[in-house]
Amino acid sequence: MYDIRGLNEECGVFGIWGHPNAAELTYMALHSLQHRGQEGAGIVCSDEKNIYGARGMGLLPEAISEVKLESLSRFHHAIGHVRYATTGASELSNVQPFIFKHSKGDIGLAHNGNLTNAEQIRLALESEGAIFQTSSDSEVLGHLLLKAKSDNKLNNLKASLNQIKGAFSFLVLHPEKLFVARDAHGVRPLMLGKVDGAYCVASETCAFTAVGAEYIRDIEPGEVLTLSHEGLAEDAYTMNTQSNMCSMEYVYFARPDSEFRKHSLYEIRKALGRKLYEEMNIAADVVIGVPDSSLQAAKGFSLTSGIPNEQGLLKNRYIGRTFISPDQKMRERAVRMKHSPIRDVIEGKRVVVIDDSIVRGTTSKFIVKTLKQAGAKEVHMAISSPPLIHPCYYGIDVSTHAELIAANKSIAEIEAELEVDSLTYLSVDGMHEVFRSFDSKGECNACFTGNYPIEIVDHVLPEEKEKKKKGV
Ligand SMILES: O=P(O)(O)OC[C@H]1O[C@H](OP(=O)(O)OP(=O)(O)O)[C@H](O)[C@@H]1O
Ligand SMILES: NC(=O)CC[C@H](N)C(=O)O
Ligand code: SF4
Ligand SMILES: [Mg+2]
Repeated sequence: MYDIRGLNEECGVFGIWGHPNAAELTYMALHSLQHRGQEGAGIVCSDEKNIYGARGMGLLPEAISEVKLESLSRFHHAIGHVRYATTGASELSNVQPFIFKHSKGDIGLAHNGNLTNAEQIRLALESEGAIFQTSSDSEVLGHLLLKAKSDNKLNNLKASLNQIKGAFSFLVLHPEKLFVARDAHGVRPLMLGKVDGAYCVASETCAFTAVGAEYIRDIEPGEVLTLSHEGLAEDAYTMNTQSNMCSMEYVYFARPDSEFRKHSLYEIRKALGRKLYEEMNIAADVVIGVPDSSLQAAKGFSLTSGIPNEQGLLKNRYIGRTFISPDQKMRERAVRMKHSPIRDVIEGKRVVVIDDSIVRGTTSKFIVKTLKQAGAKEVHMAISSPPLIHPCYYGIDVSTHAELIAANKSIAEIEAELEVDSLTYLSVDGMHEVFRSFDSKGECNACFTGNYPIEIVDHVLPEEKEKKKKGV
C-alpha cells in the first residue's frame, strides 16, 4: 500500500461532555475531520463509572460500524479520534482513543500532534517496570497519569504535561470529567464550542459546523480545560507559553471552511495568493489553482493581479489514497489519474499555476507537462508557501529529507527538472505577514527555516519513523 499524497495530515480530535447523543455527534464531527487522518478511528465514552469504546482501522465507516456506534448511543460523554500515524506503526493497537483500565479509574486518551521526548520518557518508565501496549508516542501520557501519586487528577495532568515535550492537543476522559490540553506552543489547532448547552472541543471548527455547535473560541497555548457537570473550568499547566502554530495548517492542512481565531482559512489562503502576486508581479493570460487545496490562493492571486482565474485542472475526486507500489513511476501514473487539464482554458495561453506546496515535485512536474501538452504557451509555477527543506518533528509527515526536492536542489535546478518557464515561492516573511494580518500571534516555520521552536530530544529522524511505520 502506498499513499500518493505529497503531504500527510495529522490526526483530528473531538470531545463532548453532557449530551444525550454524545457518540453520534462525535461520529459526525470525526467525519468532518476525516481529512486529518484516514488510517484509523475510534470513539470512547464514559458512563461516569467506566470508560467504553470502539476503534478500528481505515476510514470512519470502516472503523466504526453502525452496530458499534449504536452500542455507544446510551453515553452522554465522548471523545473521538481520526489517525494518521506519526510515531508507531499503522496498526490497530495504535489507533486512538486509547483506554487505560486501572484500579484508580479508567482513562480514555486522544492525541493530535507528536511528542519529541516520548522515547526518553518511555525508556525511563520501562526501566521502572511499566509495560507499554502500543508503539505510539501518545501512550506515555497515560502511564505518567497513572503513576502520579496525588488524588487530584487535574494536578496530576498538569505535572505530567510539564514532563512532556512536543506538539499536543490532548483529550483525557476520566469517568467523571473530561480534560482538554493544548501544548505550550499551540502547534496544533484546538477549538472550544457548545451545542445544546453541552461544551465540546475539536481540532477544527468544521467539526462544530457538522454537529450544529457554536464556535466559542480557540484554546490557548498551555491551557487546560475541565468539562464536567460543574460546567467549564479554565486553567493552564504552564505560564511559559509562546505561540508557534503550524504554518502548514494555514497553508494546506485545515479545511478552508474552518476558522482560526474567527478567521476562515478560505480568506487566509486567498490572502496568501494575493501576497504571492505582490512578490512575483508577472504578466500572464490565466491563473489556475491545483485543486482543491490551492483554489483559494489562485483566487487571491487573480484578484490582486487582475489576471482571470479559471478552472484549468479537474481533479478526480475518487483518488485520495491509491493502493499501488511505492516506486516513482507508479506515483507519476497516480498523479496523472488525479489531475486532468481543460484544454480550452489552457491552449495558446501564458498560464500561472498556483499550488500550496511542492514536496517531491511529482505533482508539479506532471502538471507542467500536461499543461504544455494541452497547448499552454508558457507555464509559470507559483507556490503559496516557502520551499520545504526540513523535516517536521511535530506531527506532520512532510516526507523525508532525501525526498524533499527543495532540500536538495536550487530554484534554477528545480525549474529545469520541472521543465517550467519559471518557479516562484512565497517568502517566509511574506507568509508571516499574511498570518499577522489575521491576528496570529506567531507560527512555527521549522520546515522552511530549520528553526525548531520546541526541543527535539528523541531525534528520531523521519526516515527511521517511516521504516518503523511500515514495520521494517
Ligand atoms: O510535490 P509533491 O510530492 O507532488 O507534493 C505536493 C502536493 O502534495 C499536496 O497535495 P496532495 O496531492 O497531497 O493532496 P491534495 O489533493 O489535498 O492537494 C500539495 O497540495 C501539493 O499539490
Ligand atoms: N498525527 C497525529 O497527531 C498522530 C498522533 C500520534 N503521534 C500517533 O502517531 O498516533
Ligand atoms: S515544522 Fe512545518 S509542518 Fe511541522 S509544525 Fe512546524 S510549520 Fe508545521
Ligand atoms: Mg495538492
